[in-house]
Parts: sequence; structure tokens; C-alpha cells
Amino acid sequence: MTNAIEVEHLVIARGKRRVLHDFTCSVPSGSVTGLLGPSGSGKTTFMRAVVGVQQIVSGTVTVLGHPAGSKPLRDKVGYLTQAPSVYADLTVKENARYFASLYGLGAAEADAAVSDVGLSQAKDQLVGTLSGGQRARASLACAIVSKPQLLVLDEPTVGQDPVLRNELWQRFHALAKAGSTLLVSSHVMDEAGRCDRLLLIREGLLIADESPAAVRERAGTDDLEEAFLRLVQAQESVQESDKEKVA
Ligand SMILES: Nc1ncnc2c1ncn2[C@@H]1O[C@H](COP(=O)(O)OP(=O)(O)OP(=O)(O)O)[C@@H](O)[C@H]1O
Repeated sequence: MTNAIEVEHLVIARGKRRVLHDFTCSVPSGSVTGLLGPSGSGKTTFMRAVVGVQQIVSGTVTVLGHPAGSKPLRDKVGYLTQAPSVYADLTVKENARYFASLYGLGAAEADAAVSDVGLSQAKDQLVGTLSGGQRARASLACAIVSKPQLLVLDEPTVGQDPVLRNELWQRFHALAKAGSTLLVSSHVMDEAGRCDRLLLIREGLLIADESPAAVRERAGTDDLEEAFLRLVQAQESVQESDKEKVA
């Protein structure tokens, strides 16, 4: 299996602070890879580097064989930010049709994307009148409408009810089966088990780049939240003993 994303020794600073430290990881093509970590751990920063809108200090980010953000990637990468990027004065359907038209697609594809995110009943509603969770889904519909080769989704399920979350994850896997690669962030560990691969991040450090099964095995527990805690503790004790060696 080839990799859709390859990251080597990535270091990023925001303001005066380093927020990603020597990140080396990969995202296999055709996978649903979860980027999981607590709030402020660096997930959005990492995603911004993948889509090529984040200045980096050092390292490389290669996406579909090209440098992140380079011209050949423009119609191949979709990005859902945490702030919904849809037009408030257009309906859900009009928004989806507008974004579909940018890729030479028609009404049928737009309407399918609206249905995929569970918004068929609200399709004629102005986006400005939707609830926060509905607006986030309208934005998701516009991000997935062109079925890009790589979809980078920043917390796409936040604020959604459990039934919808389940449907959205099923949709993500259907998109991967149809050939897309998905990088999906979440700070909720119970979503980790839904991913094919996991990138676990804490305080800008990568603590795992493997399958959920491998994370469970390495941590010696089936509970992924507990596994995350154990891996953090293991990493902290390695850091402590490194410090003692230096002192
Ligand atoms: N524009 C900025 N200037 C300075 N620091 C920033 C900026 N944006 C983010 N940061 C800092 O970078 C770190 C990583 O932030 P980031 O948004 O990548 O985290 P996150 O894991 O996506 O968080 P969340 O789950 O809350 O969205 C945080 O400590 C944050 O305060």
C-alpha cells in the first residue's frame, strides 16, 4: 500500500512557541486515519501543514507525491476547517451545488452529498438559519462533494448526536472504499476505534502511528482511552530517564 501523506521530521512553531516537535509519520492511501489528541495538542496545526497553509520551521510534508500545498494538489485535496465555510445567505442545496460547480459537477452530485451528511430534510433552508451542528454538516457536504483523493477533516463529528456520528463514520469508510484517503481529527478517544490507522498526538509529540489493534496490544488494554493514557505515561517515563541521563 502506498502512502497518501508522508511527513518527515516536521517542526512547526506558532507565535514564539514550538507546537509540533519532529513529527515523522505516514497516512496510507485508501485509509481512514484518525488524528487523535487532546485540545491544543497540535491537530489543526498538523492538518494545516498537510493542506499547505502552515509555515513550517523544518522537515517535509509530501502529499500524493507532491510537496504539500503545491499546484498539482489543488483539485485533489479537500479540507474541512473547524469554522464552517459555507454561505449563510444561500440554502444548503445552493451551497452544495455551488461547490459542485467549481469541480464541473452537477445537481445530482450536490444533492447526494447533502443526503450523505443527513441534511436532505433541511436542503431548502438558508444556512444562516441552521443549528451549529447542521451548519457543520452543510460545510462537510461541500468538502466531500467532489470526492477528492485526499480529504482532511478537522473535527467533523463534533456536536453531532450519536446516530449521526455513526452515519458520518460509515460515510467516511464508504469514501475510503471508493478510493479517497481520509485524515480525520477528533479529541474524543471513543472515535479512535472507528479508524483504520491512528496518529495519537499529545503536546505536539506523536505517541503512536499504528492501527487501533496495535495500539491496544502495545498498551496492554482493549480500552483505547486507557491505552492513550498508558502510552503517555510510558513516553513521560522515557523523557524523565533521558533527563536523568543528561543531568
Ligand atoms: N495563531 C496562533 N498563534 C500562536 N499559537 C497558536 C496559534 N494557533 C494555535 N496556537 C497554539 O498551538 C497549539 C496547537 O494548537 P492546535 O489548534 O493545532 O491544537 P488542536 O489539537 O487542533 O486543538 P483543538 O482540538 O482545541 O482544536 C496550541 O497550544 C495553540 O494554543
